[in-house]
Amino acid sequence: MTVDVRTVTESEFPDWQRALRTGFLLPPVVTDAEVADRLANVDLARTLGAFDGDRLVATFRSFRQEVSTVGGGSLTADAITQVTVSPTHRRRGLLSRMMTADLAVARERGDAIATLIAAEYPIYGRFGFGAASWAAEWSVDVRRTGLDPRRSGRPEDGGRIDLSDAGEIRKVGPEVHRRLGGVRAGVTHRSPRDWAVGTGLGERSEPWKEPFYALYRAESGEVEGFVAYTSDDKWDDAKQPMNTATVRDLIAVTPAAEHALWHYVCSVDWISTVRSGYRAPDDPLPLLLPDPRAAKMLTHVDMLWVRVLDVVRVLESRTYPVADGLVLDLRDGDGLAGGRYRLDASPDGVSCARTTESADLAFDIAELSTLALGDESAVRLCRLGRVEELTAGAAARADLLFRTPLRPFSPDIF
Ligand SMILES: CC(=O)SCCNC(=O)CCNC(=O)[C@H](O)C(C)(C)COP(=O)(O)OP(=O)(O)OC[C@H]1O[C@@H](n2cnc3c(N)ncnc32)[C@H](O)[C@@H]1OP(=O)(O)O
Repeated sequence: MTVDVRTVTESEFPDWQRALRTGFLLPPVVTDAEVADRLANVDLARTLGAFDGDRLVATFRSFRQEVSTVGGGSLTADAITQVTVSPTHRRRGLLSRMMTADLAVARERGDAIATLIAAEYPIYGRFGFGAASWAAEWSVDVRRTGLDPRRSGRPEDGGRIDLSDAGEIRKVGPEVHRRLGGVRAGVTHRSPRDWAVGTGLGERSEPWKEPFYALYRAESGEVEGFVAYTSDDKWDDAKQPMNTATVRDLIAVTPAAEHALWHYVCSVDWISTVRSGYRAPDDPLPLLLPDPRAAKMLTHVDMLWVRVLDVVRVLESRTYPVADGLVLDLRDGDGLAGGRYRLDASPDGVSCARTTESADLAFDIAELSTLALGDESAVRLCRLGRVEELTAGAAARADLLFRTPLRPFSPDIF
């Protein structure tokens, strides 16, 4: 029997939820309340399933997302999530069919990119996705930081740290998060539902642990950052406090806020270890500590994957620090965005259009995804054989054009 790939109906949605949980190795049970809550927040026209007879054997969903680009602009993305194929039906092309269908519709709709967070690195490169940002996580040995705990909560710049709560974070957080997109590229927007779920509201299958919240206010009174962290209430046999604070969310839009919030969370009595949660790999955390070796890197991993669907929009939506022109020859096995493009960029503006001129660089569309938000080096990709340099020196010129002082990063997983 052939397997059908199509959108799911409301009555099929409980099965879709169970199939999703099975694919993610979570207990395959959902309550009616959870189904109703999820249903209210998905677009069924963008929710795909694969059906073997009346058995739902694969799930795939997409939604509209805004992603910050270099210079503070934004790109509309086809955000892909909840991709599973039943263990009985894997490696038979079902993901390929769902992905091909979704990307074609996204291209048609005019989305500039598709985005996702990959469960495993090898899955999505074949569909033209490239790792556009990376994440790091640190474990901080609080007793070795050298930070002065007497300054915690009383920043030296006239700002202040105040304890807060979920209600206040839902009010002030969205504006702080919105400003983050002006600081780094690759920030994916948070919807009102993301704020609700991220602060403990809504139906959930796993138990919720209420975090502690703190805000940083500049001397002017403006909120420039906040942190949410939990603690595990651990003591050793000698009655020494051995708590680990786990940072769930730390958004700071000024260096002062970043400094003050890390100082605060790394100076709370009873906390001996701080786990930073996922941060940009160039997060200043280690260097904010008088002894940076107190911060041990635990994780360095690919985070946001991007698939360029519209080369002109992607390249014209960002800023460039120098003036130069390059011709890029882009291969796209799926026929969505390939071709030869001339990019003319300067700090004053940019234009990008198809051309027949000879190319300076040739590479797969997936490599453009790793370069476009400023994270990767064309020179490095050249040395790996992933970018072909057709004009001597073109890769180094591409780096001067594309790379950014701060690496792209999104604190959000979707
Ligand atoms: C955005 C997200 O939601 S990330 C979450 C992804 N989901 C999971 O990881 C859950 C567990 N895994 C699964 O459900 C499935 O294995 C999926 C979704 C990863 C892949 O679905 P499938 O239908 O098996 O993929 P499909 O048959 O289309 O494979 C296409 C190609 O990718 C390869 N591939 C598929 N999955 C993997 C993998 N996990 N690792 C490496 N290669 C893979 C296949 O071998 C195949 O290669 P080929 O064309 O050279 O033969």
